[in-house]
Amino acid sequence: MGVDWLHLDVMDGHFVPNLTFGPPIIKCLTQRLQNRTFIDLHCMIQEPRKWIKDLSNAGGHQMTVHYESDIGNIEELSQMIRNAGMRPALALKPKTLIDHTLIEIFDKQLFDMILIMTVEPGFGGQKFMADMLPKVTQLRQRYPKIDIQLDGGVNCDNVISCYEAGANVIVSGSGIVNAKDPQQSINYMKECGCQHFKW
Ligand SMILES: O=C(CO)[C@@H](O)[C@H](O)COP(=O)(O)O
Ligand SMILES: [Fe+2]
Repeated sequence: MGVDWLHLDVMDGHFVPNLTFGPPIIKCLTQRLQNRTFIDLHCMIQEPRKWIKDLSNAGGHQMTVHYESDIGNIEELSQMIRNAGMRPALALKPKTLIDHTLIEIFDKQLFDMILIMTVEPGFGGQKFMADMLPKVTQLRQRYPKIDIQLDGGVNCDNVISCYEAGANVIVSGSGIVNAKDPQQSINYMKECGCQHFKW
């Protein structure tokens, strides 16, 4: 279908009230894809450290951990993910504000991508929270080069606002699978990225 990244929501039933899949299922998928697609693991799990090795062995290229989970020493965590051969990324739930601690973390370039959640994590099919966009603009102004991903409720109607705010990576689940023509929606969202990401 021409997607650039495959965003996989790993949920543990503790960090979020939902349970999806873990390394064995991811491995089945990545073996079929034969390294042709970037595997982006959005880890909504309470203890991300426990899973780094297994997720890397399962074929993950990027591991996004939540700031609100049991991250421990964040420099060490980022390094552990890099040492396992994956890009480290940090996700923020909607209520998490960008404070001095987070700015210090991002200034140190510990993470290659910041994920700004535009829904409460746990379920697909929720409504996009447009009030998260100022966070994106704030980050983009300070960090022109980092990847900024938006996840939750992104669809063809709001995707331009995501790129204009400064996101350069978007995740869309129901926006694609519920569309009349999923392929056309993918094409449109990709084209909008080329035209409207202005930073
Ligand atoms: O991580 C999450 C939700 O927790 C997201 O990745 C959603 O699952 C994306 O689905 P839509 O909101 O686009 O339907
Ligand atoms: Fe996600």
